[in-house]
Amino acid sequence: MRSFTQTSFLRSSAGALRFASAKKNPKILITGGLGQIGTDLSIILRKKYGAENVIVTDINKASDSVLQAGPFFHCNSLESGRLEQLVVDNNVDWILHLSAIMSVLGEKIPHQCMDLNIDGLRIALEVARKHNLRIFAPSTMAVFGADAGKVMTKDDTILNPTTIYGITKVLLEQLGAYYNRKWGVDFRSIRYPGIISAATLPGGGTTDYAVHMYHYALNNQTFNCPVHANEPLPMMYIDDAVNGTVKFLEADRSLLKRCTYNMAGFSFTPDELHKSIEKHTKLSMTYEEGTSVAQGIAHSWPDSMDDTNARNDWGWKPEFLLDDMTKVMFDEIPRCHPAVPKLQKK
Ligand SMILES: NC(=O)c1ccc[n+]([C@@H]2O[C@H](COP(=O)([O-])OP(=O)(O)OC[C@H]3O[C@@H](n4cnc5c(N)ncnc54)[C@H](O)[C@@H]3O)[C@@H](O)[C@H]2O)c1
Ligand SMILES: C[C@@H](O)[C@H](N)C(=O)O
Repeated sequence: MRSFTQTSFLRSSAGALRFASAKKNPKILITGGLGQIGTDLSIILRKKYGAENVIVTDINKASDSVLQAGPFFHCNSLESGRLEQLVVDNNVDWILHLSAIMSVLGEKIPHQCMDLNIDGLRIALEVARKHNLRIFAPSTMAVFGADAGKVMTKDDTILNPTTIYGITKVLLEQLGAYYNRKWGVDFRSIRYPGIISAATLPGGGTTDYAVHMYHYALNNQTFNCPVHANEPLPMMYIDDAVNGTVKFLEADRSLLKRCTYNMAGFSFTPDELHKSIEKHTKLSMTYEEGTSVAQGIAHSWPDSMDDTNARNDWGWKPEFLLDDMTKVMFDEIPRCHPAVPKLQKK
């Protein structure tokens, strides 16, 4: 286990060196920690740093198993006083600010999306600035619009998203970089592709269809896909996402040449995922007619992303490809959700 022993310094815009942390293990607070990424990220962080050092917070109520796994506090990301109190009371070093409303849900409730994704971020950044914390807040491939370049979209390109979600995430990247330049805040962000995991159901995104396809296959139900059969999107299995995120969080700041990095796994279309699933079991599928909200969004996003900078600067390297992920998802979904039937082989 790698320990958090380095004494690191942050340079503010005024040139002063500020002491960041010299503790053995960082004390970490996660907002939106009951969501898809927080659920798996908190498990791996607790294994590395100790359960008591990872504080999960969310606006939702925690289940008994979450309460048994380690510290949990109710926290609405829009209540600045609450977040700051938790940071002070628990001597927090890093905030992982995960609470957000994603693409499809954002188009349904754009004002709530702006409130949470913009005001929640601003509050978290201010707490990080005031208390000299490292702050990680994820971005997404949704920052790209159709003019960003479809294939192997680079870190530095045109950012003209069409969704309110993407617009709030461009702001996140820019505001975080501003806090870093102006006040030396150790802001870090990753542009994730669609994340696929078994432990939770995804919440309101364009890429959710992929997780649902596995559940429908196991439940022997017909899936009506909102995204066209041949629409490719960048995706990543959760183990790669959380392992890469931890590597990025632990990277010495001097290695990072930017605040925000593309992080890519592999790309597939619904039809390719269908074929991967059908190597194991039957899945009956139909496709929504016309252009659904999810299809419109998917078509505006890249087909693939270039993550050369993440690979070169802090050693990012994914391990899972499509068929590896399919195999693991079929084991993991029934394990995490006992009500879902185990795989019925063809
Ligand atoms: N999952 C993906 O495919 C993906 C891809 C790219 C980027 N991201 C980003 O990663 C982060 C985490 O994503 P996720 O998939 O875990 O999201 P999620 O929707 O699964 O979870 C979000 C969590 O935030 C909580 N929440 C909602 N409103 C809140 C509030 N006011 N205060 C506190 N908590 C609140 C929800 O209860 C939920 O547990 C988000 O910033 C998202 O934009 C996710
Ligand atoms: C890509 C991502 O940010 C999210 N899964 C969405 O589809 O909205």
